[in-house]
Amino acid sequence: MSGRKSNGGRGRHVSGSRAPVAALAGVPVAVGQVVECDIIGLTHDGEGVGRYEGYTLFVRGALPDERVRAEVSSIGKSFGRARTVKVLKVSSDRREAPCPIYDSCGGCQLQHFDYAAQLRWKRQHVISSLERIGKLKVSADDGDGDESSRTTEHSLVVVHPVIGMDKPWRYRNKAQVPIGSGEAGLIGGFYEQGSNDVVDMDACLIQQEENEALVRAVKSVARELGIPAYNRATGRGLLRHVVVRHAQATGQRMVVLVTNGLDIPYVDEWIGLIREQVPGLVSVCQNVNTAATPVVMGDVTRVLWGEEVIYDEIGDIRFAISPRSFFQVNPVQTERLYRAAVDYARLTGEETVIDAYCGIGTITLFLARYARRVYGVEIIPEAIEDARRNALLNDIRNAEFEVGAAEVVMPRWQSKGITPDVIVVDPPRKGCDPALIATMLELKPARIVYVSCDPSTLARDLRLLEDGGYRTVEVQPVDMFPHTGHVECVAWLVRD
Ligand SMILES: C[S@@+](CC[C@H](N)C(=O)[O-])C[C@H]1O[C@@H](n2cnc3c(N)ncnc32)[C@H](O)[C@@H]1O
Repeated sequence: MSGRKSNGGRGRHVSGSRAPVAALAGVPVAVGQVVECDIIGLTHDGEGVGRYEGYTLFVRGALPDERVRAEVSSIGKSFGRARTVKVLKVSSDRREAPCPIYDSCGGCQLQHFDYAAQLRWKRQHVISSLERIGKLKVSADDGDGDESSRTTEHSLVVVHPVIGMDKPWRYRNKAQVPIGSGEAGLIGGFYEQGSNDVVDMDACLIQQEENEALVRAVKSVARELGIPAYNRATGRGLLRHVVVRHAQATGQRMVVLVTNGLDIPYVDEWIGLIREQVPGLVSVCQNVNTAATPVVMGDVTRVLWGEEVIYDEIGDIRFAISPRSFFQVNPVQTERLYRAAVDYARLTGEETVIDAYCGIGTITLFLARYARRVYGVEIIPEAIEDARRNALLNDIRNAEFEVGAAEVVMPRWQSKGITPDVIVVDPPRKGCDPALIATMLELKPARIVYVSCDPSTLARDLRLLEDGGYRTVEVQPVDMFPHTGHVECVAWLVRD
């Protein structure tokens, strides 16, 4: 053991007879070295933030306020990564992770963190992103839900407590399972941490049980028929992913076989055997993906048996969902998220509303009930087909949809004289395209509602909107993904 002593946040070296030689100049640790350090925070990926000799280490499995012994796994100039070997001082928020494969699977990051503490941490993460990246002044409200505190007239952004789940398990309605080969043949489960190796898995505590049964059936039939698993190194083999969806409100299930080529041997036997084992199955589809990229789905999709969509409901609206369309994965929290978005839109029935990044028209159709006219734009053609079908299905006649990039379609609408009172955006993690923000600023809607799955890009875009004449009034975080580091937000902006 080295002669260095524990010194507050400076940490302590504990492995070897001498301090290892740093592999990088100026970096006080080397890969494989075991050190002790205090954990002072948590990253958005759920790693503990530790300091060792002034150097930042992101420590997997460590929680704030803990002191841990950790083995360094990688180093860089400004930070390194380590994994907890032993917790020396245990946080009162530490819990036993109930999932038996939690340590090797990368799907969840926070199962060892008390759920109420997860919600507090997620809110703090939103606040610090807004302050640090968005340069916004934040007031964390006390969460009493008092309407009188909902004024648009003071300059602090109110960040409400995160809306959490009463039962934060078994919530996911969709599973995307990578397929590989093991000793016993075809396997499917998850990628091992930091690698492309597939680890077999039959149970996941955040997945709805209906999905698990379907994946098990597909895998066992594929094994029985000798279907070859895709090999990511050679690009050979057939079955790449199994994607399953369960519509919670209707019980309908869909399976999509993602294959490395169009021909599937014994396809009728395969479908017949799966159907025998899975009663609620209404759709078996194939998606062809021959690209050597990690992207799950390719461009060609066809129905092998049954329906081309399954139907689910959020609130009192029914949605048709096709294989490649985006549909929120946590049905309980989705309704809460959409209600917050509709609430912030403050509609009286007279407004024109644009819903950019509308997917299959979920938020659009929620808004349509309270607006004069709504326009939805989305880049995936099948999603817009679903959106149009969904408007008819729910007898909603004041909604129009267009396929295309929002940043291209919105200026076209602008030139046609469409002037929205409210714009709702719900972009992917990378946030809004700068051209879209510029168009929003030119269109000058009275209110903007920004639904976001990434607090960093949300904060960046809020700064652009604030600089363009908008003021962020409130942010409502919603826990769509319990036990992971993710948090969804709905932000409400008014024109100053
Ligand atoms: C986070 S999802 C939101 C979908 C929908 N609002 C919902 O809640 O189901 C983002 C959507 O944006 C779409 N998208 C991505 N880039 C886009 C772009 N440049 N223009 C329009 N839509 C885009 C994606 O296909 C996806 O459906």
